[in-house]
Amino acid sequence: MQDNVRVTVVGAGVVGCATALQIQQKLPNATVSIVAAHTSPDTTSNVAAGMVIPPFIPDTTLSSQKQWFRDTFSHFLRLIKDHHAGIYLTNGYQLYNATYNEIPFWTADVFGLRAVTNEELAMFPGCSHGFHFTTLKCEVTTYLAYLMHRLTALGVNIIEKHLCDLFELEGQADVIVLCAGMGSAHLISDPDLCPIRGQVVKVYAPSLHTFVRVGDGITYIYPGAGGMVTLGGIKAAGDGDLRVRDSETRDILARCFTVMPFLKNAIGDSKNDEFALKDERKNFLCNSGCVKTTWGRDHETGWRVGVGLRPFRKQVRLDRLWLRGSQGQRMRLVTCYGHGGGGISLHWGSATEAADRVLDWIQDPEGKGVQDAWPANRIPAKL
Ligand SMILES: Cc1cc2nc3c(=O)[nH]c(=O)nc-3n(C[C@H](O)[C@H](O)[C@H](O)COP(=O)(O)OP(=O)(O)OC[C@H]3O[C@@H](n4cnc5c(N)ncnc54)[C@H](O)[C@@H]3O)c2cc1C
Ligand SMILES: O=C([O-])CC(=O)C(=O)O
Repeated sequence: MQDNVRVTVVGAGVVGCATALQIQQKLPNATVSIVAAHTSPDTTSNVAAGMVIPPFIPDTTLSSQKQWFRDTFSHFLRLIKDHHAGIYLTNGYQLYNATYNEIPFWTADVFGLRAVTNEELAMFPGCSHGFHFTTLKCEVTTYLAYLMHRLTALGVNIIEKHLCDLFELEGQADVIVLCAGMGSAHLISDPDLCPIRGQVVKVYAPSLHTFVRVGDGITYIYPGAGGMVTLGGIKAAGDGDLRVRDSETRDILARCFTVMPFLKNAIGDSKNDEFALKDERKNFLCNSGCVKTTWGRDHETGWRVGVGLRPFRKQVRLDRLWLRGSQGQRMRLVTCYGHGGGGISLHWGSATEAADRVLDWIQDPEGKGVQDAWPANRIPAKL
């Protein structure tokens, strides 16, 4: 196949935008487009806290996770000098309140990691040990605007369209790259993709500059741009409900105030939440099952509350596949989805690999030995 191929990326969250950008950079003669049901600020990526601290993904090789994390970290480091990219250095505490002896894989790459002192621990009731370090924070809505600006500057066409079936793209693309996060469940047969529901509360606390994360992110306090702080978290596996739950807001606040009692005094007037005023969103879940984020307001405090579904797979699906149709037709496919709670921290590295899978299709268009995949709910009975 020539390098002037037509490549369509499905999805405009961080994974889709980064993948499209890297494909266009590696293949300047290709015609790259993005088709997405929703673009920023309505993707799951927009609700993410945006901390560059990845969870461990059980069946994805550790070497891949380390590589994707390092690539993403280096990519973000290059962007901190660019005020329009929404990337900042941030420092704070990873704390534990139970016996925990494992050292997370990402500790090798963040800056200035050291054990916390007893004086520091005294600030955080219930925590017994942990680390202090510097990592990066991504303001995802700003970062997605930056990526989309770069994409359009390179000539990538971004089309807002909800697909019910990937075969709607038949004849329009030589290679399709599926980066639809949790929406992939409606497009490709995949029993292993499962939502992990998350809910976060946004408060205005401009005097707070240090982040705190407890355990595997069960409770977190992440200061961001404009004095806004993200409080979390909720990690409910198998729960696909996008409605805001007041009970969970109360639970998040109670846990954050327990870990960091002085947070209560740091929170300012929510009227200063300029982002909220600009970014208010109604509860939304398309009839066709296409996943969007939800923004609401807490009834008691007026604070902004966001809900999103992490697209979890034990193994990120990064594959080169034939997508088979019911009439015997087939399309060349690359998949890159299933990053769970680590999509911001890993996206750039996994997008590099997804772009390489597209190059594999160009070098080997016949794809003998490449495995088959099927549209959602359409696996032939004989398989
Ligand atoms: C509360 C919360 C906090 C989080 N915090 C962090 C964090 O601090 N750090 C971190 O690394 N990760 C975090 N995550 C995880 C992160 O948000 C995800 O891993 C990441 O956003 C996944 O990105 P994505 O591009 O794969 O999917 P998405 O952002 O969901 O994008 C999917 C795209 O596909 C499109 N699409 C879907 N279905 C269709 C269809 N049928 N037709 C056309 N287009 C379609 C969508 O419209 C969208 O454009 C958090 C997640 C949540 C919910
Ligand atoms: O765990 C964290 O620190 C934040 C996060 O990624 C999430 O809520 O998914």
